[in-house]
Amino acid sequence: MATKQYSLAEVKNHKDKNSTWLVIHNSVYDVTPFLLEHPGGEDSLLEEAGKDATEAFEDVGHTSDAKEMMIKYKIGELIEADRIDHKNKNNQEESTVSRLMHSTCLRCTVAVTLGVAAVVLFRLFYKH
Ligand code: HEM
Repeated sequence: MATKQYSLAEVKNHKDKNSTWLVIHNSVYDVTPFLLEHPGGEDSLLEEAGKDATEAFEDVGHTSDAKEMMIKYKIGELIEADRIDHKNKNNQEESTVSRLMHSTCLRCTVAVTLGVAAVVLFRLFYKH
């Protein structure tokens, strides 16, 4: 059977206690029956209800037990147009960091060169 596909707009219609859906890694979960059982409390789920909860879910550092448990609540996947490539998002963050590192390195080189030049000039003037 084909996996059911939902848009993010549809997921947004399920953000209260009566019907609580959330998106984790582009899969849609109906956690309504899990609200009272969730070890992290129902509030943390309700806070993310109707939204992409991938970052919140990963930030908590859920165990593999939790990841197995999720399967039970999966009802489908996001439609292609609404999917977020979280891996690429991280790559982009990494490349921003490496760009920053690169410019920091450049600044270091300029500072060191200026320092050496200052010492050389000082010595030249000091001799005269
Ligand atoms: C279907 C989705 C989810 C499942 C099946 C699930 C399951 C679990 C489980 C089994 C635990 C106990 C610790 C562990 O085994 O990792 C836990 C803890 C927790 N969860 Fe979730 N969770 C889900 C989604 C979320 C979301 C979206 C949030 C949003 C912030 C969240 C926040 C937390 C918090 C704050 C804890 C407590 C961590 C602690 O006290 O150390 N969970 N969850």
